[in-house]
Amino acid sequence: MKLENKVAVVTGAASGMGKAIAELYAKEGAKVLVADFNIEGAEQVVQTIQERGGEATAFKVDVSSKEQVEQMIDQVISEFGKLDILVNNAGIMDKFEPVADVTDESWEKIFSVNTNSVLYGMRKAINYWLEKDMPGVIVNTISTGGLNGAHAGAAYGASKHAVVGLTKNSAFMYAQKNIRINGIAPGAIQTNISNSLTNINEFGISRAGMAHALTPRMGESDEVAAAALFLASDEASFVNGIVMPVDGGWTAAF
Ligand SMILES: NC(=O)C1=CN([C@@H]2O[C@H](COP(=O)(O)OP(=O)(O)OC[C@H]3O[C@@H](n4cnc5c(N)ncnc54)[C@H](O)[C@@H]3O)[C@@H](O)[C@H]2O)C=CC1
Ligand SMILES: CC(=O)C(C)=O
Repeated sequence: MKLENKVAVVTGAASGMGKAIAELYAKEGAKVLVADFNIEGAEQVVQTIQERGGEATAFKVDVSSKEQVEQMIDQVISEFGKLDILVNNAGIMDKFEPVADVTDESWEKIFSVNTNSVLYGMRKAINYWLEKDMPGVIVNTISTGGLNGAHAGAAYGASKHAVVGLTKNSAFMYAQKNIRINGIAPGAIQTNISNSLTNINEFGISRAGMAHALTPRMGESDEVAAAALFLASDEASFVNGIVMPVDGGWTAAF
């Protein structure tokens, strides 16, 4: 039990990697707030966790709303008595638009869900840990697109690069406060994220597709959850400020 007596929040936990992370954390002993704007999906994850003997509660949140993210942190503390681990995982794809085709509306939407949400959650959780003088762990699901040029469109790549900066800056700033902050950079993972991909930018996908063609294989959500467990556990006590690729060797190529 690597997370015994720990309390975690996982955003975007109704599907894909967030679901796998929430289920694995609960299996390893954590009490988990399963947060997502798909509340029915979140409730199903909670039911699965409870059937396996774990403890979890569903919470409806739109992570692009500062107020709702702050309420989410308040909720986990009132529900389970404290917060130890925050996983900022919820995210959305763009439509592979290169910068010449990015609309203001799409840029703002991608940044509000993929980047601003991470600031809101980190700020609230870190202030709580500082006030209580207690340790804390943050794991941000970023992307190989946060480290490399064109794994999706300009807005998605920029939104994830920004989270790399937020992760590294904050890890160094709070390193002596017993707060660890790391990121995961999944490569191409089999999830539901591409279900909403319609009207894909043809030029954008023709360029990003060349990078995707080098992916050795699609990864599974469980393979990413294993990395999220390591980073959240005490086994990673001296691991702080990294962004760990979990991509089967994809980005070793470039
Ligand atoms: N699937 C992939 O190939 C990769 C995905 N990622 C990142 O991994 C993270 C998880 O994505 P997946 O598991 O692939 O996707 P998914 O689509 O299977 O799951 C994402 C979850 O986030 C939730 N969500 C989306 N917007 C939300 C919002 N505004 N508020 C609350 N919840 C919201 C969705 O309802 C969904 O349950 C994302 O940050 C994504 O950018 C990174 C690298 C590769
Ligand atoms: C969706 C995404 O981040 C990649 C790397 O495919």
